Amino acid sequence: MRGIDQMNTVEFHNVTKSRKDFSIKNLSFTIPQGFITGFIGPNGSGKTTTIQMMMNLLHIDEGDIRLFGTNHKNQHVKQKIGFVYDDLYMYEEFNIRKIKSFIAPLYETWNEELFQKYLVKFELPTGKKIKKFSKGMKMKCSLLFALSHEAEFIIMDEPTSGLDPIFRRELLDHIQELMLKENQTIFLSSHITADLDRIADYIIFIYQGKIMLQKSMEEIQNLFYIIKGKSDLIDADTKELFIGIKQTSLGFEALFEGELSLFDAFGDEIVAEKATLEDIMYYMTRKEI
Ligand SMILES: Nc1ncnc2c1ncn2[C@@H]1O[C@H](COP(=O)(O)OP(=O)(O)OP(=O)(O)O)[C@@H](O)[C@H]1O
Repeated sequence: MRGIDQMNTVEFHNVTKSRKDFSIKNLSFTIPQGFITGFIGPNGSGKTTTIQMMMNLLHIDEGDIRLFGTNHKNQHVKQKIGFVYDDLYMYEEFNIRKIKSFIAPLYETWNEELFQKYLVKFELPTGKKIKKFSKGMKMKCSLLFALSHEAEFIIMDEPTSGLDPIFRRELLDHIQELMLKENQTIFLSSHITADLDRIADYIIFIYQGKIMLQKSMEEIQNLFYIIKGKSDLIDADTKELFIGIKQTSLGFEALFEGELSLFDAFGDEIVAEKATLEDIMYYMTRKEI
């Protein structure tokens, strides 16, 4: 768990941004240093927009973004960030050797030893053109460069989407190992919540440009439950207890946040299971109950 003196790598304070048909109002959250923070939300919730604002690729209307304790527009902090993505369109005609020849000099912190280490670990060919790489290889290639300039903060936008389950797992293992060995801060956006159930320490959940939840995985695992029971248990009072309810052929299923002892009086009439991130996302964004 975080200590009192824990640093935040990123802080958003009341950030506001209007796009054509979409707006973010008073967005505030923190990314703690030295952990994996998962950023979840359905399609179009504002994940990429948030990352673009963080990277100063998109202008903010109001508010303040702090990176490593300074303003996010500070060019120097860019050196500490590794942005990992699978679209290496600028480099399609190049191979890894060529990319390195112009990326390495851009970074004061370039570490050739690390580059060689991860090149072997990720089993990437140095002479093959990037356009001949698979999606997973492109993702690994992007991660290779981020690690080689000793990025202290790695941002990954949907790193596992479109990867087969084996490759996905392998990539997640690499990410987890990095966090443990190199004490890196990792921010990983995904709508594949099962990946984050496995590796995230903290979760930030965004929906329609608003933060719905920011908690440690430990808190989430101790606080959120799926409650199942017969439909006749649901009345105006019990309905109030739940975040979202679904009727099934067997009865009801609902998301509950809080102390399970509240249901002691129901005995065997209800069943409680720990909720997954997918359950939480599903019930928190459900329109009707
Ligand atoms: N360049 C743009 N100009 C105007 N609106 C945009 C632009 N890019 C995205 N949007 C809008 O901003 C909203 C949020 O999109 P964003 O890409 O941030 O969501 P996301 O959570 O990353 O979604 P996904 O999981 O589908 O990638 C969407 O309604 C989208 O239509």
